[in-house]
Amino acid sequence: MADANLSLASNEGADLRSRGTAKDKSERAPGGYSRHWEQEGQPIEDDDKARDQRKAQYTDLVNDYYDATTDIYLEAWGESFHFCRFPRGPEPKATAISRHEHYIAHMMGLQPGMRVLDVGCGVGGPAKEIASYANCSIVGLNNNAYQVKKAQELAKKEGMDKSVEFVKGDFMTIPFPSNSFDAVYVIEATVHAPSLEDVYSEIFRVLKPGGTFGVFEWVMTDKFDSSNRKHMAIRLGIERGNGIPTIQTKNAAREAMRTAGFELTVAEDLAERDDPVGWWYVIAGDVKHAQSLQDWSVIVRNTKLGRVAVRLLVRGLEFVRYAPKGTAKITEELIIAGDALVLGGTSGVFTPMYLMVGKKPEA
Ligand SMILES: CC(C)=CCC[C@@H](C)[C@H]1CC[C@H]2C3=C(CC[C@]12C)[C@@]1(C)CC[C@H](O)C[C@@H]1CC3
Repeated sequence: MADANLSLASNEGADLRSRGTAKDKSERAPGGYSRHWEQEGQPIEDDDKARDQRKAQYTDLVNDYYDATTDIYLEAWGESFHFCRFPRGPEPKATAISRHEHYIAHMMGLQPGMRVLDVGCGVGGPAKEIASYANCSIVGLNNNAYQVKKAQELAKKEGMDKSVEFVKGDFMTIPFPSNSFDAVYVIEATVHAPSLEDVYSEIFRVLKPGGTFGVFEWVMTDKFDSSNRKHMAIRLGIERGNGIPTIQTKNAAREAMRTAGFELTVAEDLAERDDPVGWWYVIAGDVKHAQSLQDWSVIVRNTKLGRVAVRLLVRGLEFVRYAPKGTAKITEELIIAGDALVLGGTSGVFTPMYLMVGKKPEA
């Protein structure tokens, strides 16, 4: 977690000492996350039994992951925990991230005054941006208590707490009545669910008839071949590094939308557009595209040399007890995430931006 202090820019200003206490984070130790993937220090076999076990334990898996990584994400990535396209070539990541948020709002036809639900809202970056862009009011739902608290604090500090609010709850049993939202969106969050059919069905339930659902889903593409060991290793690396029980294929995600009852109006992998810079370039440590100081600070630490420096620094800070126990371990998990995501992107077997828009029928 101490890689935070490598930051050249003072973007989110998170300091190790000011980070959430164990109490905020349900008394979980950061290193605890790896227990979902290892037994006696050895990786658990990648089979159906292990996947079923992770699905059954999705609440702990996801909470262990975000308790340990939220401050790192905030400091290194900003308040919007997702990827984006770079359709204009190199440009500041922050600009491209906002455009990605505007795009889903545009594709869903969000209108002023609508009541919108953001499922898996992180610390609220996208909700604040979309509420300002589309002039609607947004409720963010998240099952991680620490992220909800952060989201509430940040929205208040930025004077946005009139148009956005954040609620703790499980997206598998959404704590709102049926037919209560004009629109619902998900940005890279339902991949944490044990079943896409079930989470999309819950979203269908809370949408008003005629309402719209939009999602940027993490999926394995048509290039993914489950008999290819390299592809399987990429999928497992992405799952492990990102707190995911199991990643579905693009076809399964589309089918899940239909099974839930949606009329699918858009289904497109935005990573297939001919963009000059790939969505993964930042975590690939590709410094030649860096545009802003904030870009530099995250890209540099993802270079080969940057990773060595991060590892050494984190271990040192944990050794002198400046960083909490387990910080070095979660840093290794994030390195797994970065490597696997870059391989997923460059090989084309994975996308974090499968855009689907569906309508709940009027009748
Ligand atoms: C987990 C899901 C569903 C969404 C989060 C997407 C991204 C915001 C993260 C995925 C991998 C993360 C990594 C980092 C920041 C946040 C992500 C891009 C780091 C750049 C943070 C700093 C570390 O030193 C390296 C990390 C690599 C992975």
